[in-house]
Amino acid sequence: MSKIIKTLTIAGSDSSGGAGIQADLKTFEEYGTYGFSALTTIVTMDPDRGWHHNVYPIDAAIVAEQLKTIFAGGPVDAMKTGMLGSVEIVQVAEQAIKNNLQTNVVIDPVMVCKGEDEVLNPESANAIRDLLLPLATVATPNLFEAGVLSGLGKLTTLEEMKEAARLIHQLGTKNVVVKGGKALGGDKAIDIFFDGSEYTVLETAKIEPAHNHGAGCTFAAAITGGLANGLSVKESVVKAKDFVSAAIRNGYAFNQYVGPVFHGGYRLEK
Ligand SMILES: Nc1ncnc2c1ncn2[C@@H]1O[C@H](COP(=O)(O)OP(=O)(O)O)[C@@H](O)[C@H]1O
Ligand SMILES: Cc1ncc(COP(=O)(O)O)c(C=O)c1O
Ligand SMILES: [Mg+2]
Repeated sequence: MSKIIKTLTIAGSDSSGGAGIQADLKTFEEYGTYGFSALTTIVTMDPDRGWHHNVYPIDAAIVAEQLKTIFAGGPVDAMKTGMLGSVEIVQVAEQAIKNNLQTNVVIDPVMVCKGEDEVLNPESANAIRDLLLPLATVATPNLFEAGVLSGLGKLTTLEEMKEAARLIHQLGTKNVVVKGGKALGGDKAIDIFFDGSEYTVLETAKIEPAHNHGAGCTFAAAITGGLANGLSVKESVVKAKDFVSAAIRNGYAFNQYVGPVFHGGYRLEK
Protein backbone atom coordinates (compact mmCIF):
# COMPACT_ATOMS: atom_id res chain seq x y z
CA MET A 1 0.00 0.00 0.00
CA SER A 2 1.17 3.51 -0.74
CA LYS A 3 1.29 6.29 1.83
CA ILE A 4 -1.43 6.21 4.50
CA ILE A 5 -3.57 9.36 4.38
CA LYS A 6 -4.53 10.44 7.89
CA THR A 7 -7.65 12.31 8.98
CA LEU A 8 -8.66 13.44 12.46
CA THR A 9 -11.95 14.45 14.04
CA ILE A 10 -12.33 16.19 17.39
CA ALA A 11 -16.05 15.66 18.02
CA GLY A 12 -18.83 14.10 20.06
CA SER A 13 -20.34 10.61 20.01
CA ASP A 14 -23.80 10.17 18.53
CA SER A 15 -24.83 6.75 19.77
CA SER A 16 -27.58 6.66 17.11
CA GLY A 17 -24.76 6.48 14.59
CA GLY A 18 -25.68 9.09 11.98
CA ALA A 19 -23.87 12.20 13.24
CA GLY A 20 -20.83 13.05 15.34
CA ILE A 21 -17.69 11.00 15.46
CA GLN A 22 -19.52 7.99 13.97
CA ALA A 23 -20.38 10.01 10.85
CA ASP A 24 -16.85 11.36 10.63
CA LEU A 25 -15.05 8.02 10.88
CA LYS A 26 -17.39 6.31 8.41
CA THR A 27 -16.92 9.19 5.96
CA PHE A 28 -13.14 9.19 6.42
CA GLU A 29 -13.16 5.49 5.54
CA GLU A 30 -15.23 6.14 2.40
CA TYR A 31 -12.54 8.66 1.36
CA GLY A 32 -9.87 5.98 1.66
CA THR A 33 -8.24 7.62 4.67
CA TYR A 34 -7.15 6.38 8.09
CA GLY A 35 -9.37 8.11 10.66
CA PHE A 36 -8.37 9.19 14.15
CA SER A 37 -10.78 10.54 16.76
CA ALA A 38 -10.58 12.56 19.95
CA LEU A 39 -13.92 12.21 21.72
CA THR A 40 -15.29 15.39 23.34
CA THR A 41 -18.85 14.63 24.43
CA ILE A 42 -21.33 11.79 24.57
CA VAL A 43 -24.82 12.54 23.29
CA THR A 44 -27.82 10.36 24.10
CA MET A 45 -31.36 10.72 22.81
CA ASP A 46 -34.29 9.71 24.99
CA PRO A 47 -37.20 7.91 23.27
CA ASP A 48 -39.29 8.40 26.42
CA ARG A 49 -38.92 12.20 26.22
CA GLY A 50 -39.62 12.87 22.55
CA TRP A 51 -35.98 12.18 21.56
CA HIS A 52 -34.66 14.82 23.96
CA HIS A 53 -30.87 15.19 23.60
CA ASN A 54 -28.58 14.91 26.63
CA VAL A 55 -25.02 16.10 26.15
CA TYR A 56 -22.27 14.84 28.47
CA PRO A 57 -18.93 16.64 27.97
CA ILE A 58 -15.71 14.76 28.71
CA ASP A 59 -12.99 16.26 30.91
CA ALA A 60 -10.87 18.56 28.70
CA ALA A 61 -7.67 16.98 30.05
CA ILE A 62 -8.81 13.61 28.63
CA VAL A 63 -9.43 15.22 25.24
CA ALA A 64 -5.87 16.61 25.40
CA GLU A 65 -4.53 13.14 26.27
CA GLN A 66 -6.29 11.62 23.26
CA LEU A 67 -4.70 14.22 21.00
CA LYS A 68 -1.29 13.52 22.49
CA THR A 69 -1.79 9.84 21.64
CA ILE A 70 -2.83 10.63 18.08
CA PHE A 71 0.01 13.07 17.32
CA ALA A 72 2.58 10.64 18.77
CA GLY A 73 2.32 9.08 15.30
CA GLY A 74 3.19 12.32 13.52
CA PRO A 75 1.00 14.92 11.82
CA VAL A 76 -2.32 14.19 10.10
CA ASP A 77 -3.21 15.25 6.55
CA ALA A 78 -6.41 17.11 7.48
CA MET A 79 -8.61 17.51 10.54
CA LYS A 80 -12.03 18.71 11.60
CA THR A 81 -13.91 19.71 14.71
CA GLY A 82 -17.57 19.00 15.54
CA MET A 83 -19.46 19.23 18.82
CA LEU A 84 -17.00 20.40 21.48
CA GLY A 85 -19.14 20.69 24.62
CA SER A 86 -17.21 23.14 26.81
CA VAL A 87 -14.97 26.20 26.57
CA GLU A 88 -12.07 24.16 27.97
CA ILE A 89 -12.46 21.57 25.18
CA VAL A 90 -12.56 24.37 22.60
CA GLN A 91 -9.26 25.59 24.05
CA VAL A 92 -7.76 22.11 23.75
CA ALA A 93 -8.85 21.97 20.10
CA GLU A 94 -7.36 25.44 19.55
CA GLN A 95 -4.02 24.25 20.90
CA ALA A 96 -4.04 21.15 18.68
CA ILE A 97 -4.66 23.34 15.62
CA LYS A 98 -1.96 25.83 16.65
CA ASN A 99 0.50 22.94 17.02
CA ASN A 100 -0.30 21.91 13.43
CA LEU A 101 -0.61 25.12 11.50
CA GLN A 102 0.36 23.43 8.21
CA THR A 103 -2.68 21.12 8.42
CA ASN A 104 -5.96 22.06 6.77
CA VAL A 105 -8.75 22.28 9.34
CA VAL A 106 -12.50 22.22 8.87
CA ILE A 107 -14.46 23.84 11.70
CA ASP A 108 -18.05 22.62 11.83
CA PRO A 109 -19.41 25.07 14.43
CA VAL A 110 -21.98 22.68 15.90
CA MET A 111 -24.35 24.60 18.16
CA VAL A 112 -27.57 22.67 17.66
CA CYS A 113 -28.89 19.28 16.72
CA LYS A 114 -31.61 19.10 14.10
CA GLY A 115 -35.08 19.83 15.35
CA GLU A 116 -33.74 22.03 18.15
CA ASP A 117 -33.35 25.76 17.68
CA GLU A 118 -31.61 26.81 20.85
CA VAL A 119 -27.84 27.08 21.16
CA LEU A 120 -26.83 24.07 23.29
CA ASN A 121 -23.98 25.85 25.05
CA PRO A 122 -23.64 29.60 24.30
CA GLU A 123 -20.20 29.94 25.96
CA SER A 124 -18.72 27.17 23.78
CA ALA A 125 -20.36 28.69 20.70
CA ASN A 126 -18.69 32.03 21.45
CA ALA A 127 -15.36 30.29 22.05
CA ILE A 128 -15.63 28.48 18.68
CA ARG A 129 -16.27 31.87 17.04
CA ASP A 130 -13.42 33.66 18.80
CA LEU A 131 -10.75 30.94 19.06
CA LEU A 132 -11.33 28.48 16.21
CA LEU A 133 -12.79 30.41 13.26
CA PRO A 134 -9.61 32.52 12.88
CA LEU A 135 -7.66 29.26 12.46
CA ALA A 136 -10.06 27.54 10.05
CA THR A 137 -9.39 26.59 6.45
CA VAL A 138 -13.15 26.14 6.03
CA ALA A 139 -16.10 26.73 8.37
CA THR A 140 -19.42 24.97 7.70
CA PRO A 141 -22.26 26.56 9.70
CA ASN A 142 -25.85 25.51 9.00
CA LEU A 143 -28.48 28.19 8.47
CA PHE A 144 -29.16 28.66 12.17
CA GLU A 145 -25.47 28.71 13.16
CA ALA A 146 -24.66 31.16 10.35
CA GLY A 147 -27.34 33.49 11.69
CA VAL A 148 -25.82 33.33 15.17
CA LEU A 149 -22.17 33.66 14.07
CA SER A 150 -22.86 36.55 11.69
CA GLY A 151 -25.11 38.31 14.20
CA LEU A 152 -27.80 38.58 11.50
CA GLY A 153 -30.26 36.32 13.33
CA LYS A 154 -32.72 34.23 11.33
CA LEU A 155 -31.69 33.88 7.68
CA THR A 156 -34.40 33.31 5.09
CA THR A 157 -33.00 34.30 1.67
CA LEU A 158 -29.99 33.58 -0.54
CA GLU A 159 -28.89 37.21 -0.23
CA GLU A 160 -28.94 36.96 3.57
CA MET A 161 -26.90 33.73 3.37
CA LYS A 162 -24.30 35.52 1.22
CA GLU A 163 -24.12 38.42 3.67
CA ALA A 164 -23.73 35.95 6.56
CA ALA A 165 -20.92 34.19 4.64
CA ARG A 166 -19.15 37.52 4.15
CA LEU A 167 -19.45 38.45 7.83
CA ILE A 168 -18.27 35.00 8.99
CA HIS A 169 -15.30 35.25 6.61
CA GLN A 170 -14.43 38.50 8.39
CA LEU A 171 -14.16 36.54 11.65
CA GLY A 172 -11.00 35.01 10.17
CA THR A 173 -11.93 31.75 8.45
CA LYS A 174 -10.36 31.51 5.00
CA ASN A 175 -13.42 29.91 3.41
CA VAL A 176 -16.99 29.45 4.54
CA VAL A 177 -19.93 27.33 3.46
CA VAL A 178 -23.32 28.47 4.72
CA LYS A 179 -25.59 25.42 4.44
CA GLY A 180 -29.19 26.23 3.53
CA GLY A 181 -30.12 22.54 3.54
CA LYS A 182 -33.67 21.69 4.48
CA ALA A 183 -33.92 24.77 6.70
CA LEU A 184 -34.09 27.22 3.77
CA GLY A 185 -37.54 27.44 2.16
CA GLY A 186 -38.14 26.21 -1.40
CA ASP A 187 -37.56 22.98 -3.28
CA LYS A 188 -33.76 23.24 -3.54
CA ALA A 189 -31.04 22.44 -0.98
CA ILE A 190 -28.76 25.43 -1.49
CA ASP A 191 -25.37 26.07 0.11
CA ILE A 192 -23.20 29.16 -0.44
CA PHE A 193 -19.42 28.76 -0.66
CA PHE A 194 -17.40 31.97 -0.16
CA ASP A 195 -13.60 32.08 -0.45
CA GLY A 196 -13.20 35.73 0.43
CA SER A 197 -13.68 37.01 -3.10
CA GLU A 198 -16.13 34.80 -4.96
CA TYR A 199 -19.47 33.22 -4.10
CA THR A 200 -20.33 29.78 -5.48
CA VAL A 201 -23.89 28.53 -5.21
CA LEU A 202 -24.12 24.76 -4.64
CA GLU A 203 -27.58 23.54 -5.41
CA THR A 204 -29.41 20.21 -5.55
CA ALA A 205 -33.06 19.20 -5.45
CA LYS A 206 -34.33 18.85 -1.89
CA ILE A 207 -34.53 15.14 -1.07
CA GLU A 208 -37.72 13.85 0.55
CA PRO A 209 -38.06 12.17 2.91
CA ALA A 210 -35.13 14.09 4.37
CA HIS A 211 -33.15 11.39 6.15
CA ASN A 212 -30.57 14.03 6.99
CA HIS A 213 -29.61 13.45 10.60
CA GLY A 214 -25.83 13.70 10.50
CA ALA A 215 -25.78 15.45 7.12
CA GLY A 216 -23.78 18.40 8.46
CA CYS A 217 -21.15 16.22 10.15
CA THR A 218 -20.90 14.04 7.04
CA PHE A 219 -20.51 17.10 4.79
CA ALA A 220 -17.70 18.56 6.96
CA ALA A 221 -15.97 15.17 7.23
CA ALA A 222 -16.20 14.77 3.45
CA ILE A 223 -14.53 18.16 2.94
CA THR A 224 -11.82 17.00 5.35
CA GLY A 225 -11.40 13.76 3.38
CA GLY A 226 -11.11 15.72 0.13
CA LEU A 227 -8.49 18.07 1.57
CA ALA A 228 -6.51 15.15 2.99
CA ASN A 229 -6.49 13.61 -0.49
CA GLY A 230 -4.99 16.79 -1.94
CA LEU A 231 -8.08 18.35 -3.53
CA SER A 232 -8.38 22.15 -3.44
CA VAL A 233 -10.83 23.67 -0.98
CA LYS A 234 -13.40 24.34 -3.69
CA GLU A 235 -13.02 20.85 -5.20
CA SER A 236 -13.41 19.36 -1.72
CA VAL A 237 -16.59 21.32 -1.06
CA VAL A 238 -18.13 20.47 -4.46
CA LYS A 239 -17.39 16.76 -4.02
CA ALA A 240 -18.66 16.84 -0.42
CA LYS A 241 -22.00 18.21 -1.66
CA ASP A 242 -22.33 15.19 -4.01
CA PHE A 243 -21.20 12.86 -1.23
CA VAL A 244 -23.74 14.16 1.31
CA SER A 245 -26.57 14.22 -1.24
CA ALA A 246 -25.98 10.53 -1.94
CA ALA A 247 -25.81 9.87 1.82
CA ILE A 248 -29.22 11.52 2.31
CA ARG A 249 -30.74 9.68 -0.68
CA ASN A 250 -29.63 6.40 0.92
CA GLY A 251 -30.65 7.37 4.47
CA TYR A 252 -33.33 5.53 6.40
CA ALA A 253 -35.91 5.90 9.17
CA PHE A 254 -34.18 4.74 12.35
CA ASN A 255 -37.40 5.21 14.35
CA GLN A 256 -40.30 7.68 14.51
CA TYR A 257 -37.96 10.47 15.57
CA VAL A 258 -34.88 10.31 13.43
CA GLY A 259 -33.67 9.39 9.96
CA PRO A 260 -29.90 9.26 9.62
CA VAL A 261 -27.93 9.51 6.39
CA PHE A 262 -26.10 6.43 5.11
CA HIS A 263 -22.45 7.35 4.78
CA GLY A 264 -21.79 4.68 2.14
CA GLY A 265 -24.42 6.07 -0.24
CA TYR A 266 -21.95 7.74 -2.63
CA ARG A 267 -20.06 4.46 -3.11
CA LEU A 268 -23.31 2.52 -3.65
CA GLU A 269 -24.40 4.91 -6.38
CA LYS A 270 -21.09 4.78 -8.28
N1 LIG B 1 -33.46 17.33 2.40
C1 LIG B 1 -32.27 17.60 1.84
N2 LIG B 1 -32.06 17.37 0.53
C2 LIG B 1 -30.86 17.61 -0.04
N3 LIG B 1 -29.80 18.10 0.62
C3 LIG B 1 -29.93 18.34 1.94
C4 LIG B 1 -31.16 18.11 2.63
N4 LIG B 1 -30.99 18.42 3.94
C5 LIG B 1 -29.70 18.82 4.06
N5 LIG B 1 -29.07 18.81 2.86
C6 LIG B 1 -27.65 19.14 2.59
O1 LIG B 1 -26.87 18.46 3.57
C7 LIG B 1 -25.74 19.27 3.93
C8 LIG B 1 -25.79 19.52 5.42
O2 LIG B 1 -26.69 20.59 5.65
P1 LIG B 1 -27.63 20.72 6.91
O3 LIG B 1 -28.49 19.50 7.02
O4 LIG B 1 -28.35 22.02 6.79
O5 LIG B 1 -26.56 20.77 8.08
P2 LIG B 1 -26.67 20.39 9.61
O6 LIG B 1 -26.78 18.88 9.64
O7 LIG B 1 -25.40 20.88 10.19
O8 LIG B 1 -27.91 21.07 10.14
C9 LIG B 1 -25.82 20.51 3.05
O9 LIG B 1 -25.10 20.32 1.88
C10 LIG B 1 -27.32 20.61 2.78
O10 LIG B 1 -27.64 21.38 1.64
C1 LIG C 1 -22.36 14.20 18.73
C2 LIG C 1 -23.10 15.03 17.73
N1 LIG C 1 -22.39 15.87 16.96
C3 LIG C 1 -23.01 16.64 16.03
C4 LIG C 1 -24.38 16.61 15.85
C5 LIG C 1 -24.99 17.47 14.78
O1 LIG C 1 -25.45 16.68 13.72
P1 LIG C 1 -25.76 17.20 12.26
O2 LIG C 1 -24.72 16.60 11.36
O3 LIG C 1 -27.13 16.68 11.94
O4 LIG C 1 -25.66 18.68 12.28
C6 LIG C 1 -25.15 15.74 16.63
C7 LIG C 1 -26.61 15.68 16.46
O5 LIG C 1 -27.31 14.87 17.03
C8 LIG C 1 -24.49 14.92 17.60
O6 LIG C 1 -25.18 14.07 18.37
MG1 LIG D 1 -24.55 20.46 12.05
